[in-house]
Amino acid sequence: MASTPPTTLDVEDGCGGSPARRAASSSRPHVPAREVPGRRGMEEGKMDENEWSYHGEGNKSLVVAHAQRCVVLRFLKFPPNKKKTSEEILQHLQNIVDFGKNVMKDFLGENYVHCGEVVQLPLEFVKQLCLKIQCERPESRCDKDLDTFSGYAMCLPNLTRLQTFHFAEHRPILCVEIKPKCGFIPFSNDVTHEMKHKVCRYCMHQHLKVATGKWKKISKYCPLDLYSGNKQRMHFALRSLLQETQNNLRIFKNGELIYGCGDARSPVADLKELAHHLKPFFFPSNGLASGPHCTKAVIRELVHVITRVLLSSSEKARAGALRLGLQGPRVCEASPFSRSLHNQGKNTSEHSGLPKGCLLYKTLQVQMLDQLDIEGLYPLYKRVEQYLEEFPEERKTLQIDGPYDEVFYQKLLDLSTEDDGTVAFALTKVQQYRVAMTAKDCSIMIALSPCLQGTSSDQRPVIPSSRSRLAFSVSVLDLDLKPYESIPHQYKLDSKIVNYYSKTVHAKDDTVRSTRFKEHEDCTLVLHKV
Ligand SMILES: O=P(O)(O)O[C@@H]1[C@@H](OP(=O)(O)O)[C@H](OP(=O)(O)O)[C@H](O)[C@H](OP(=O)(O)O)[C@H]1OP(=O)(O)O
Ligand SMILES: Nc1ncnc2c1ncn2[C@@H]1O[C@H](COP(=O)(O)OP(=O)(O)OP(=O)(O)O)[C@@H](O)[C@H]1O
Repeated sequence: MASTPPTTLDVEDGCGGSPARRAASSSRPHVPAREVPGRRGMEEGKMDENEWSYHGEGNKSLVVAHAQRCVVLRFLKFPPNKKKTSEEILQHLQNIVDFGKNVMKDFLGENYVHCGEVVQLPLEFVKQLCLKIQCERPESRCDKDLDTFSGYAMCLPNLTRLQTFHFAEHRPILCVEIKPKCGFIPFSNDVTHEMKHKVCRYCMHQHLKVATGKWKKISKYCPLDLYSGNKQRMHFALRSLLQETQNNLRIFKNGELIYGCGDARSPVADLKELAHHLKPFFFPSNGLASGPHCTKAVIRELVHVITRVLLSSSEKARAGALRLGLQGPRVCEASPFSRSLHNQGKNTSEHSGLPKGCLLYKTLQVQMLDQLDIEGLYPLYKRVEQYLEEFPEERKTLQIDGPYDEVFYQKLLDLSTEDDGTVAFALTKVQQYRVAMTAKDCSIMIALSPCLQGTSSDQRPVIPSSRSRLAFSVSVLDLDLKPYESIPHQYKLDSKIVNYYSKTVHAKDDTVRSTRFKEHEDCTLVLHKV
């Protein structure tokens, strides 16, 4: 086992006091508010599935939230025919926690990363919970089953609520979840497809996703706009996410999903409904005003506030362990925003750059650990594979499946790209690539709550809005290190995405220009000075 054993059912929590006392004084898990450190008493027979509700899920895990307390349980999911042993699941979860603590906290900053801890739950509780939530699961996610066999899960703070008290706050809380994806265009000399130096992966992938039926419409969102640090471009990116959320944007109010996709293809609400939800946060007159003008004003305010939060730096944020200069183009040729500027003869390379302490900057730095691109990385992966075929017992020494400890972290800091032909060099690049891929697939949670008039903000940072000051918190989630085994899949997918884009889309560029977006209609709005 890499580190601390999981919390068992009758243990002390992180707030001191003996287990016996805790058990006597409370029948519920006692969870510290900001982080979920140490141990909690998830006591045998005291876990009630009725206190937990379905919260959301991705491809690999499912999350349930506690009704009163600001905590969630995150369970792993597996295809029905790919069950793992309890020991494997425990190890996997412990690896996730270790990776967060030893790697991502250092790269992204202590304040942004919540590692949680592994907990052991009564099997009966997990089975009942699984039955209870099954009907709420989106059909598109039911190809995988919740792990009800091991009894292990992760306990994390509920990031859709501000983390200040043990119990849910009574103030309204708005939370915006963004999955920004890869924010740079590959700069590696190993890239063979010229298109990859011009158009970002997200924009190219959109076409394949629509062609395969994953999404109905191509999004105007381009990650390079969001990561640009340029307010206009960021506003455009956020507006595009609001128009076509796909799995890149979700909005929660008081912990409940109010906007974005619960299911792959059924959006929860429209913009008008969203504006109605947002009025108490952003609009003057106690949210009583209405009409199209009001909807626009409220959405604009949301976009502006989120941009400001994304550009804010935590006071405690250190510069970060990585110092990777942004190389390659700053603008994606497929972004409707840059196309629009280009068509108007304006400079498309304009960017303001991100402040170094902000989470977007730090996430981008970690993403850029992918220095070689999958095309340059794949031969190095093959080198490691060949070595492992010859010396399979070395897999452990090479830390392919963990432990993700300080030694693992230190090796990631070697940014040299000079290949000396060794397995050591190949391994370092492979591990860096896995970390970069993790950062390309993580999500950012922004929680906002109005400050009560005349009160301090509980030491939380505050952002002004038209209606009141908003206390906010920013966190990252889904920092599970991508598996070594996924590299061949990445290699094939990359080529499929580029080939599809090049052959189908770029060849018909003129048609695409007119169908993908009506540039002048759709972009003029955001070109006003802000
Ligand atoms: O490859 P991508 O870019 O499509 O990313 C996958 C995501 O698809 P997206 O494009 O964001 O809709 C995909 O998201 P969805 O399941 O489509 O919501 C997963 O996040 C997947 O990660 P993992 O295999 O579950 O660890 C992601 O796979 P990784 O490439 O991050 O391994
Ligand atoms: N700590 C948390 N607090 C609140 N909500 C959370 C938390 N962790 C996850 N969620 C919610 O659950 C959803 C699924 O979680 P997560 O992204 O970790 O799943 P995943 O299966 O690992 O994702 P992927 O599809 O990227 O592999 C998230 O999109 C988010 O809405």
